[in-house]
Amino acid sequence: MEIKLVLKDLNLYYGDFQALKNISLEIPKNQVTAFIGPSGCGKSTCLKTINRMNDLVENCRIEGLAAIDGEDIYSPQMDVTLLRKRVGMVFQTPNPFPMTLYDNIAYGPKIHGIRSKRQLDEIVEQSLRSAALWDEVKDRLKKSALGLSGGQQQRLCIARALAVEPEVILMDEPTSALDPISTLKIEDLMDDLRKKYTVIIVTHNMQQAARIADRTAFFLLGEIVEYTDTVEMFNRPKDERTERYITGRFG
Ligand SMILES: Nc1ncnc2c1ncn2[C@@H]1O[C@H](COP(=O)(O)OP(=O)(O)OP(=O)(O)O)[C@@H](O)[C@H]1O
Repeated sequence: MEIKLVLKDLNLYYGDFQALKNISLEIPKNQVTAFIGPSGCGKSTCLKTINRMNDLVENCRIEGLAAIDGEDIYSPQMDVTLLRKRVGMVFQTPNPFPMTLYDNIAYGPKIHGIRSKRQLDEIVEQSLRSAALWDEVKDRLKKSALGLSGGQQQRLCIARALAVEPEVILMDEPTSALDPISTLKIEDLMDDLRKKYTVIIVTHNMQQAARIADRTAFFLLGEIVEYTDTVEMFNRPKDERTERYITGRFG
């Protein structure tokens, strides 16, 4: 099993408040890893350390190591634009750009220097196919993305993330704003995505973690209580706090 991402003794502070405490995680390549835990326990914060989204937050301070393929993510030599190309992100609320479907997807590749119409056409089709959206939208590529349903918009955002050929995809509660059918479509996608990408998903939905994740990390108050194979975690949790949480007896 090849390790894609390593977090080691990671501490993160927002001003005086410590949001992550001594996080150590090794995340395997080509697997889906879920972060679960109660609200406010640091899941999103931890996710964002991986593509340095916290750089934008004033007063945010990080200690410890975060590495991708052995490269220190916080090293001064790290090119953050390139890092964000390698580590894509999909957010809780679908956020397509107010432009056509085609332009939403071609935007990233264009920024990274691809100009050929034929090549862009190919990327758009391929990305939409990978996000299981092509058949639904192939006749309306030149229409505004804002006319899509919420579930379609979220798959468009996934296609947009895939278009720049990332290695890792971070998903922060990607289905929480969607209806059950759209949610299932995105869950179905996971199986395909893990073949090419390393996926980390934050979810409040434990059934979702159980359905789609190879490994699961349980966060509580900024710490990782347990991190193991998903089947193992849901069947034989080692820590009493994990058991209380997954059986809904928390608090
Ligand atoms: N920009 C910020 N400035 C200050 N505190 C923050 C900031 N972002 C998050 N926090 C705090 O850090 C803690 C962890 O938040 P985080 O969003 O990582 O939790 P979470 O587990 O993802 O929660 P949820 O499941 O509700 O999204 C919370 O106490 C939150 O209030």
